[in-house]
Amino acid sequence: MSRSAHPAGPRHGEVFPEGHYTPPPKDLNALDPRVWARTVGRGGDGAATVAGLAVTDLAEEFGTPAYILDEDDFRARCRAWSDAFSGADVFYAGKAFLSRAVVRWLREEGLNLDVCSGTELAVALDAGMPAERIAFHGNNKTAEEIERAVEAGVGRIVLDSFQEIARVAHAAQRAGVRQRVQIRVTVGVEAHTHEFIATAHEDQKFGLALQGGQAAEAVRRVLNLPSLELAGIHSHIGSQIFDMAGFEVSARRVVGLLRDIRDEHGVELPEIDLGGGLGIAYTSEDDPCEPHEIAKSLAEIVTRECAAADLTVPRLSVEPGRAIVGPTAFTLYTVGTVKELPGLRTYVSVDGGMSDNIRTALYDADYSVALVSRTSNAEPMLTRVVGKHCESGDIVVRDAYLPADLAPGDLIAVPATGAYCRAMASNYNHALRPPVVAVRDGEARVIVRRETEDDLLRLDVG
Ligand SMILES: Cc1ncc(COP(=O)(O)O)c(C=O)c1O
Ligand SMILES: N[C@@H](CCCC[NH3+])C(=O)O
Repeated sequence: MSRSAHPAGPRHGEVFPEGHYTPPPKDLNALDPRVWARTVGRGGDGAATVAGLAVTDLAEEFGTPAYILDEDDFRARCRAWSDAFSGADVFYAGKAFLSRAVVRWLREEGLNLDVCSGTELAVALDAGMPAERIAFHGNNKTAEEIERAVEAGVGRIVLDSFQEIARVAHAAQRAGVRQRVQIRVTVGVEAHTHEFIATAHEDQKFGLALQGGQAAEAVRRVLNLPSLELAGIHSHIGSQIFDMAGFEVSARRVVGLLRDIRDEHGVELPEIDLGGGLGIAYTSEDDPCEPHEIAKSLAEIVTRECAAADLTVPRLSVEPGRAIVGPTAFTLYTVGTVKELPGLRTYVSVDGGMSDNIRTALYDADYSVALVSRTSNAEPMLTRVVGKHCESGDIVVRDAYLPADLAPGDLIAVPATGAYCRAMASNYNHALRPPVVAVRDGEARVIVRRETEDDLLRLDVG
């Protein structure tokens, strides 16, 4: 398994030394299927197509920037996860990207949903996700959010603090129900963007630490509250992870807690959730695991650890977000200016930027990019794809090769933007957040519309 390392090229503000960089790809017109949504290809005129539709037509009809989402790919990934995890439960992590259409697709494909705010919960319920298939997360759920979740009958609330244990118990008591809960524990494994680092102690806001006994104390409190039903233990170690070793440590420690709970309280909890975090390919360098490999590996780890602890194997659940929606979409941009900095590189400015993809600025994330309105046989040109915001860190793709004849008006697209792009989009510089256009079988449909000036002006009630 490989993963994209940042090339030994220039980082922020550094001057690029000519010739000391990843060589350009052999074919700039190629659209690597590992990185692009499944139905993406090129038509006879050279323009990229998705679900049988030319991106040039999509740009004309819906404008740019726009997120183009391949519905068949989304559904196929849902099925791949649920098939791989048959006998376990898959909760799609709605934080990656949530809309009514997404909820309908999840429902139809038999997935469950993880939400982490009252508004995500509202979208889920509004689009008809049965409440018992919803898990409610968050490190600071408000009393109102908790009440709403309890009253709606969500299948599980994932408890994240001592205060929350009391709040959920109170809400359940008032509603006259016994609320199923899991306790989110921090297992001492911290996963970063491309690697995981085992930490001696936790220093972050989520969960209750195993080390030092907070998690065990939370279990004691929950077991003593008649309005709560402790269904299991939850652990989420991070995001964009390629190495199963972090999950192995996490599973071992979670099962260790189940063993301690059995020994102290005489109860075997029926569920464990190992969270999400599985990585996807943002560039051709990335080589993520397939769902069936992940499922096999997690099942083996949990079964082995339970056998060692003499425990019945609990029901497993996972919460992939990025791994389902990430690869299914790309962002379509129009090139506005092409500015050559002699001896350095060429800056290609597009009509979006950090307001529709904050991940490059925030995480130094790697992305790829391609010219999609046509093919070109021009020489590769080292570029930096930047947005139109008033910020020099407004970078969409830090280092990318595009053909040297790239010109204003060309369409370029950044693949693998389905997760955490529209979901984290902002109105910086009063940017209007782009639409999400779902494509399937030769048809395109707006599932989240573009914001309008009027939308923003209405918010400004000054
Ligand atoms: C509790 C929890 N579950 C699931 C996810 C989804 O993560 P990913 O989209 O990386 O699969 C997250 C986000 O990292 C999370 O915090
Ligand atoms: N938003 C992050 C990941 C955090 C996921 C939620 N805990 C990303 O874009 O990679």
